[in-house]
Amino acid sequence: MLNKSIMDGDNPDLTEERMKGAFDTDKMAAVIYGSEKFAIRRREITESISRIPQLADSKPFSFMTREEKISESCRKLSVLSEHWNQLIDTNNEEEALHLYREVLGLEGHAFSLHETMFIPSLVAQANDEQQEKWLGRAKRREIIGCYAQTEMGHGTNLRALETTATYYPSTQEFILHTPTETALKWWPGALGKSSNYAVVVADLVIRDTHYGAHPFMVQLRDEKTHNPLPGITVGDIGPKMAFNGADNGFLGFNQYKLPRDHMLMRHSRVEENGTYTKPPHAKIGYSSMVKVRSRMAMDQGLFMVSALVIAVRYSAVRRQGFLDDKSREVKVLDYQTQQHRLFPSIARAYAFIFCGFETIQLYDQLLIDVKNGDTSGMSDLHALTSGLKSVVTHQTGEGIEQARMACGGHGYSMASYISEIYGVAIGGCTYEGENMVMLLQLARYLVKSVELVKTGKSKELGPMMNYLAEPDTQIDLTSGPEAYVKVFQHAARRQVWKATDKFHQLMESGQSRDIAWNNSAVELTRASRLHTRLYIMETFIRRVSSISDVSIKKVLIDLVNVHVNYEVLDIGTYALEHVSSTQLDSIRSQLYSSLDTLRPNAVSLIDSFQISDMQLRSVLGRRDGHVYTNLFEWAKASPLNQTHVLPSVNQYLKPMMDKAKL
Ligand SMILES: CCCCCCCC/C=C\CCCC(=O)SCCNC(=O)CCNC(=O)[C@H](O)C(C)(C)COP(=O)(O)OP(=O)(O)OC[C@H]1O[C@@H](n2cnc3c(N)ncnc32)[C@H](O)[C@@H]1OP(=O)(O)O
Ligand SMILES: Cc1cc2nc3c(=O)[nH]c(=O)nc-3n(C[C@H](O)[C@H](O)[C@H](O)COP(=O)(O)OP(=O)(O)OC[C@H]3O[C@@H](n4cnc5c(N)ncnc54)[C@H](O)[C@@H]3O)c2cc1C
Repeated sequence: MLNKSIMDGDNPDLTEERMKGAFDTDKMAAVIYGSEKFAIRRREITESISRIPQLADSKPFSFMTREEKISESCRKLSVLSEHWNQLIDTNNEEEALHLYREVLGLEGHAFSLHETMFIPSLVAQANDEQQEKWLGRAKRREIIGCYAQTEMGHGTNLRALETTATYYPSTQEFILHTPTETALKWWPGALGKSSNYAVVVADLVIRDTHYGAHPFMVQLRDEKTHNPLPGITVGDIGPKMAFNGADNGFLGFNQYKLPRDHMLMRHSRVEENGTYTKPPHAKIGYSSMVKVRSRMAMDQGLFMVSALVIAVRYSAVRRQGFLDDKSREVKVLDYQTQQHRLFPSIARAYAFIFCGFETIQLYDQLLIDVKNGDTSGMSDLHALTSGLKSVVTHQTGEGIEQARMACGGHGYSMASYISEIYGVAIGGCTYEGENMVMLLQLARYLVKSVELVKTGKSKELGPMMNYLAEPDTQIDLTSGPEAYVKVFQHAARRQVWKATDKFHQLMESGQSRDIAWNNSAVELTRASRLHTRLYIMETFIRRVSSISDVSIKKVLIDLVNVHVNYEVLDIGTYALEHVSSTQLDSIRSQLYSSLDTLRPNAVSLIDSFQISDMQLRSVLGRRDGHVYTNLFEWAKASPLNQTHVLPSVNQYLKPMMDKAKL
């Protein structure tokens, strides 16, 4: 029995699962979270939070109105402000994110964008003097900031942003202005009611020349009264599909004056006389988005895990139907269909998190390089994270929805909380650049790579691109996971070349570059997806190969086997060009047997993420597995059940029924 945290009073069905686990979940947590030190810190932070009763939810989130959710998160933030230094190392971003997830959950709050985009924008875009002025204040939370870029009329296409920041040398000021209704900033998280500052992205204009999107530090509200400053129109955009604890907002400027030194000037400058110095890389101002995209594999992996913790635990306590033994219904987790629904997503979640570690490190390195004047890695990381954010958000959405269905009717209830997780996670398909558009950004890079190969410049290929220059070879599927990587390489290579050839042929036939691109776009997005999935698979295998602990490695190899078999079958139409249908049949058999192999470790694999009940907010996913009693308690707590007869019954239904009786 390796799982140390088995509790006496837990549901025996879950205890049985935990007894079956063949590895230590604390050790696995250390692998998942990158180090034993951080895995321990996570547990310590969770433990410390549990000792502060004011940080507990005052009632289930699902029964709160939007206003109550916003008020509840502000209440907790004020409690947290008394405890930051005891709870976390405030310079450690991962500790801060864990704290936020635990206490505030995933529905958003006043600081949603402060940590994720406002501070990173100041770090990457403000010069030293500006950082001196604002960064400390932001880190101490003396001010609350957000990132205001998207407009009602334009989000994805940044070059068409309409908000202007016009510089006047005579006053040494910018005038920020919203020229039309569609130019209203629309969507920024925590803008509507919480933030008093924003990094605003506007089109820089000097003497009638438009220099495009640039970031500006803008005070929106009076620091004493919190009222909007004159010239600023700001408010909440209303309820959303999910994420309703956040006040996503609108923002308009009416000839709003801003001192010259409020343009963030680390990379581009406007001198007092209006002379403009361009940045060392045209897209350096987009770095805050690359930062968030580089985190998305990790964050989406964790969203998917939350849904899987709920679905896998519930599937181990839910008994329905019979297999061999007709005296007792089976755990639904024993059904092959249930395993097929859930286990490939467990594998993907692990894979996303391992990828996430890599891309976060790549971004941190890029930040250092750029500060030292080296922007050469920007295109590679932009391409990689554009594809990755698109694939992981889409697959996470699919995985969470499968997890919901795997919980049957109770999955549809807010008691499961899966629908909220789904709603928040799939926001990622849209934010940080709509998925199709970002796949097409990666496709630009892929097409350029093929062009390098075609022109004999393979040596100039970026990281991860060498396979595009390699010839197809025979694949021996018995040679382990690397053979599946080869299948993916073949499929991705063929699709990237096919899409590029189509694009080139259309141009040769007389179509303009843009029209030829548009007419090749579906094929190009397919190429980007295959390339990204190849990267995810390679990272997963690489990470697992590097593990030394035998029991951990063994179960992760089982997980890799589920992954590679499932992924190759999932791209069956492409794979068929490289493997025979007989080989696909054999992969199918291997997938079923790998599901079987994984089955005893399923609960331990999701327990290893050590997501607390507080964070999970799910009756179905409770760690102790006492689902039914608590489901009943939860329903009794519904506001509708606080009275036997609702006022609407007396007001409408009774008179209607009484009238019908006459
Ligand atoms: C507890 C944690 C839980 C997490 C919860 C999260 C909470 C937060 C929730 C939500 C946050 C959401 C925040 C936002 O959404 S902020 C707004 C985001 N907006 C976007 O992402 C807009 C997307 N659009 C763009 O990025 C650009 O418009 C574009 C699509 C990239 C196109 O840009 P542009 O038109 O300027 O450029 P081109 O297409 O013409 O390309 C020209 C060349 O530039 C290269 N390029 C583009 N971008 C970059 C970059 N960032 N870095 C490096 N290079 C770049 C591009 O590849 C082209 O190169 P080429 O060589 O092909 O010419
Ligand atoms: C939950 C959430 C939080 C957000 N938070 C913030 C925030 O904090 N700050 C902020 O500034 N913004 C924020 N946003 C806005 C977000 O960044 C934008 O919605 C996003 O960039 C997509 O832009 P869009 O809405 O203009 O979509 P559009 O670009 O209008 O997309 C609509 C459709 O057009 C297609 N399309 C568009 N362009 C092309 C193209 N070139 N080729 C092919 N197809 C195309 C898309 O694929 C899509 O199908 C948030 C959004 C959400 C949902």
